Formats: sequence, C-alpha cells, structure tokens
Amino acid sequence: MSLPKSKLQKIIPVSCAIIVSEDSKILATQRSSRMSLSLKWEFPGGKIEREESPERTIVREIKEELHIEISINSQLPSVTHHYENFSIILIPFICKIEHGEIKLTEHQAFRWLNPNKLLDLDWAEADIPVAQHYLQTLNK
Ligand SMILES: Nc1nc2c([nH]c(=O)n2[C@@H]2O[C@H](COP(=O)(O)OP(=O)(O)OP(=O)(O)O)[C@@H](O)[C@H]2O)c(=O)[nH]1
Repeated sequence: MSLPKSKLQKIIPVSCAIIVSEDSKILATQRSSRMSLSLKWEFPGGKIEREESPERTIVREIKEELHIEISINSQLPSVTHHYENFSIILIPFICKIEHGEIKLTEHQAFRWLNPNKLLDLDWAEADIPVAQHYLQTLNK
C-alpha cells in the first residue's frame, strides 16, 4: 500500500502577517502573475530560513516585501495545507505597523479590508482557515 503523494512531501514552514491598522482593517496582498499561486491573495510573509525563528522571519519578510517595520502582537494557530505540488505549514502572527509607508516589491496589489469583507477575496487555500481563526479572535 502506498501513501498519497501529499503525505510524502516535505512540509515547508512559512510565516505570515495579519497586519491590522489602527481602524481595525486587515492587510491582504495579491501574488503577481510571475509567482506561484498566481493572482491569489495571501497574508504577506515567506519561507522560514534555516535557523531563523518564525518571528524573525516575519519581520524580515515584511521589510523586504512591503518596506515597512512591524511589531508582533500575538500568534494564531498554525495551518498545514497540502497543495498539488507542495505542502506548507503557515504560521500566522497578528501584527501592526511601527514605521513606514507600504511599497510593494513583489506583490501586484494590496488592500485594507474590513473584517466583514475578509473572506470575500480569492485567497490562497491555506489562508482561508487563517482568516477564519483571526475572525474568531474578534468574536471573543
Ligand atoms: N507568504 C505567504 N505564502 C503563502 C501564504 N499562503 C500560501 O499558501 N503561501 C505559499 O507559501 C509559499 C511561501 O513562500 P514565499 O512567500 O517565500 O514564496 P515565493 O514566491 O518566494 O516562493 P516560490 O518560489 O515557491 O513561489 C509560497 O509557495 C506561497 O504560495 C501566505 O499567506 N503568505
């Protein structure tokens, strides 16, 4: 008996940021047509490098991708997702902007969303449970 292919793949750890504005809007970024999962919306972030903590990754990636400095408020449950060709474990942090204006270096667009519109975007599949977990924190 063989295991399904998805179970044999290496799981890539990825940190992502749910950046919340002072007026409680949430930042979503759209992957460009050159990226994998092209044109899907995601929480900005990226792969955790060897010997790097997930917290350090998210601060580094956000500086690289959006040109802003963030601070971390809290962490949400991690989500493992098996795509057709790869698997990730997505580690989400709730963050806020400390300094800077957003300037995109990789994504093609960004949007600030009211929580009640959060699930309307065409998200990368792994992000849907992350968005749901965030919305649950607002109802507590
Ligand atoms: N940054 C980020 N990546 C996500 C999210 N959801 C999700 O499925 N991913 C996937 O996790 C991987 C993160 O790697 P990355 O952000 O460093 O992406 P990349 O474009 O450099 O990687 P690539 O070379 O595999 O395309 C990508 O394959 C991306 O599609 C998310 O919310 N944020």
